[in-house]
Amino acid sequence: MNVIEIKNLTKFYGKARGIKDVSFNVEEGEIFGFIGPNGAGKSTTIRTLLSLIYPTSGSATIFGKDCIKFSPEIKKEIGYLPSEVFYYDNMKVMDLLNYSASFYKKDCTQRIQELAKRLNLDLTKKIDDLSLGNKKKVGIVQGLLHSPKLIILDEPTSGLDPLMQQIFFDLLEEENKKGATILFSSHILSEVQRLCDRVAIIKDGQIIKVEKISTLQENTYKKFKIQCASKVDKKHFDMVGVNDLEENDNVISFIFKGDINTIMKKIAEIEITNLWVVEPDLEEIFMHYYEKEE
Ligand SMILES: Nc1ncnc2c1ncn2[C@@H]1O[C@H](COP(=O)(O)OP(=O)(O)OP(=O)(O)O)[C@@H](O)[C@H]1O
Repeated sequence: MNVIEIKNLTKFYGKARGIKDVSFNVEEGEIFGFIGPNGAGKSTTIRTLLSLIYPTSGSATIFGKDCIKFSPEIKKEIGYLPSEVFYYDNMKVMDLLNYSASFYKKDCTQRIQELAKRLNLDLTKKIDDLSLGNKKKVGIVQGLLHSPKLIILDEPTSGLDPLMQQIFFDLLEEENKKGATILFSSHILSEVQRLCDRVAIIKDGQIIKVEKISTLQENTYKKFKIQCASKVDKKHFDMVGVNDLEENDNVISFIFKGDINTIMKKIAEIEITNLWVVEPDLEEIFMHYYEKEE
């Protein structure tokens, strides 16, 4: 079952492009990454899903219901962490969280205490006295306190130190194991790689790829570096699938895409002293996609 279905969603801010024809689905129980550079349209998509802004055209459903028409009902089952959090500064953290909890028809007291303890958040402090990172933690507790079925996170890690990020990721994985579906927007590739099952890549307001993280990594090129026993003419590797061929001090390097057996046979024809085969990291894969589409 799809928890989120987005169909040809388009949003123009006056004449300015927000998003164009965005379509993708998020299945129940998955952690879905939404990745793209600044200004690509991640927040616009998310804010439309939450009916904080209205689409110019297209539609989206959450739990099978139109996200604009049924917004109040749907929101009860969603935990949302916006990219920037703003609060009434002179409230105490506990009062703010109790106020947030009052929107849901369940007792969230125990969960608030648990989350605050895990995140090392002082509930007795005034919001005004909190650092940026601690304000972010308040947002996280707000997003998770009602054990939502769908968690939507817009660039959630900014302001969190590495240790806190780890605790936060652990929390998300626990919620996911309990059944929550997660939509996670980010421009940080390593965190998407670490957490997500599938990913939608957005650029200039348009989706350029929806793919499993594992497939993205499998179906791309590999980087070869070969140390040869003696000088080898680099033309030896001038063949289909080989790119960026370079030779330096008996070391030949290139990028290879294609059947791995063909390149292994070619390597076996020469005397080598060492060989490195490196998978590109996600960053390189995404750069490749962005360049290809230009
Ligand atoms: N209120 C607005 N008025 C006019 N243009 C807007 C508005 N909000 C967003 N935009 C434009 O829409 C496009 C998409 O912005 P959006 O904030 O959705 O991107 P994003 O992927 O979330 O980027 P970031 O990571 O920088 O938040 C950008 O070109 C942006 O300038």
